[in-house]
Amino acid sequence: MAVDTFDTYLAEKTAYIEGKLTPALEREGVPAALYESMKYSLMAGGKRLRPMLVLAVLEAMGKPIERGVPFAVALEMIHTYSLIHDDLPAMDDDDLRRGKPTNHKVYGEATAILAGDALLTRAFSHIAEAYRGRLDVSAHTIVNLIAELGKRAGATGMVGGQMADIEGESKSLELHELEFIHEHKTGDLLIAALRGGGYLAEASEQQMEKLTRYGYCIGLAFQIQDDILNVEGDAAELGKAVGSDAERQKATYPSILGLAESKARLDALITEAKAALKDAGFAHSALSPLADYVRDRKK
Ligand SMILES: CC(C)=CCC/C(C)=C/COP(=O)(O)OP(=O)(O)O
Ligand SMILES: C=C(C)CCOP(=O)(O)OP(=O)(O)O
Repeated sequence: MAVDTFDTYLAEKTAYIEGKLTPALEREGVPAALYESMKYSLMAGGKRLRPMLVLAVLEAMGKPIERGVPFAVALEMIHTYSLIHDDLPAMDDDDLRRGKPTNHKVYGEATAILAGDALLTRAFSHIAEAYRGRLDVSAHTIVNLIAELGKRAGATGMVGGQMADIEGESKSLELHELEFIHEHKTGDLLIAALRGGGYLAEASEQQMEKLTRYGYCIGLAFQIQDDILNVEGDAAELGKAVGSDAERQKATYPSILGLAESKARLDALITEAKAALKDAGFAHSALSPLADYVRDRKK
């Protein structure tokens, strides 16, 4: 896919996904401040990469992307909850996210915690409600989606990675310890997106395995680029602070390997991700430029 075509692809898919987010929130019976706080962060922008991966897998397998929407929306809800909580004073204590004041800065800490809790819970009920009774998605697939998301977002996945990240602060970490953090804190939700797309598209075992490998590689790559951008990115473009990792003396790829070596590792991971795609027969899908996008992104 040519670069300008891919830019159009990204813009179209982002707009498509954004249109599906607010309608998936419950409104009736929800305290107004809680609803506003949930919507504020969900609609604050963001690359929408995780939903995009779900749709790209369906597309790669010639299935209607509409089938992936509830799962894609649920992923973005979980991702958004994780960012709200990550920004709290008890965690990274950040003031800016997606170019806007962080949730707790606007709504206060208690509401921000509850908005995160409610987005996480809604993600699961939305999957169950939106897919229930559909003829094109079996009950078996719905159970697989819920299990996948629970495993990758929870203690064995993103939450566990975040815990390891917090425990690793101000310590000098070995590379394998840093990789554990990145794999789980960031990689697992990307893997969930790809595997969820795979379940919905009825991918074979072999394709699931390759999608998982692709997700592992772009997940690590994504976080390496995040670490690099924290060193040499532009805060205005990123919509969040730069230099904060060094300030907190956080172990990162650049701090352990240096910038040049980190970039070489990033390139190697993108090459490996593309090899996995080729093996699965998805080399010509949008998943290929999406891997480049993970490496080349500036925000
Ligand atoms: C359960 C929770 C709270 C999970 C948080 C997961 C996550 C990927 C946070 C952002 O990481 P980061 O701090 O490296 O990135 P950023 O620079 O965007 O804050
Ligand atoms: C996993 C990390 C590094 C947190 C930020 O994720 P994104 O960079 O995908 O955030 P948005 O585009 O959704 O804001």
